[in-house]
Amino acid sequence: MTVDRSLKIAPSILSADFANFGAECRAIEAEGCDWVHVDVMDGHFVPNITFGPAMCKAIRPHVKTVMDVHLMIAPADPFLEDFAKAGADVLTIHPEAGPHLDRSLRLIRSLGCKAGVALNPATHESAIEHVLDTVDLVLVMSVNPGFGGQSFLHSAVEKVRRVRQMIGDRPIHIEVDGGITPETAPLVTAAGADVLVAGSAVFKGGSVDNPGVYGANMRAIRDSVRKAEAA
Ligand SMILES: O=C(CO)[C@@H](O)[C@H](O)COP(=O)(O)O
Ligand SMILES: [Co+2]
Repeated sequence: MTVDRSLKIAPSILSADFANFGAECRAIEAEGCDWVHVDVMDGHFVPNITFGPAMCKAIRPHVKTVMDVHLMIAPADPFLEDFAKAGADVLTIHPEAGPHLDRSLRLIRSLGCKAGVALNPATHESAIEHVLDTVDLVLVMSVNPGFGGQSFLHSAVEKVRRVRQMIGDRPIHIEVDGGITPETAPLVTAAGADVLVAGSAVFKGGSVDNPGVYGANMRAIRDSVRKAEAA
């Protein structure tokens, strides 16, 4: 099995207009995003509350591409089936959600979804070494989870490099999430990331009435990565 390691941009709808999610998803797709990233927060695992499976189900008809659901909830197991039924393509959990990471990842796959595992800035990659044959995606957090619009933590760059080395030939995506901009994107793609989550950097300055800004913001990220690769 192989994995498509080409650059993919996954706008986080945490930075979209909460009163207009369907139209926002259609707009970012029309403007060329690759995946749509959905941040689920429970006010317990992280200090913020967003939305649950019902919202994912509501936006599913508006998302033609991959619906990438980032579960910042603990426990996660009791809700995995609901998110799968809501139409998630990728379900990413944090090891701290417990109690048994490998069991949760197998459950995600058995529900027909790709299984992702996320590393908080303070979580060492050794926490996921034992599940590398059971994951389809490793998400390296480059901010402490909970909010959009935070500054990129540069320690993520070396962590991406180490994760890239650790996964070897396995068909696993490396996603980076938090503080991605045209300035930080080339740092993590050079280290081995292929999926870039970007919330504020994609949605800033635009709206469903002015969606061209979303396209321009995504192009700025892609161009910056391309330019760095060519240098
Ligand atoms: O998971 C999270 C935050 O916990 C992210 O997906 C953010 O929503 C990314 O937002 P920006 O840092 O790109 O604004
Ligand atoms: Co996220």
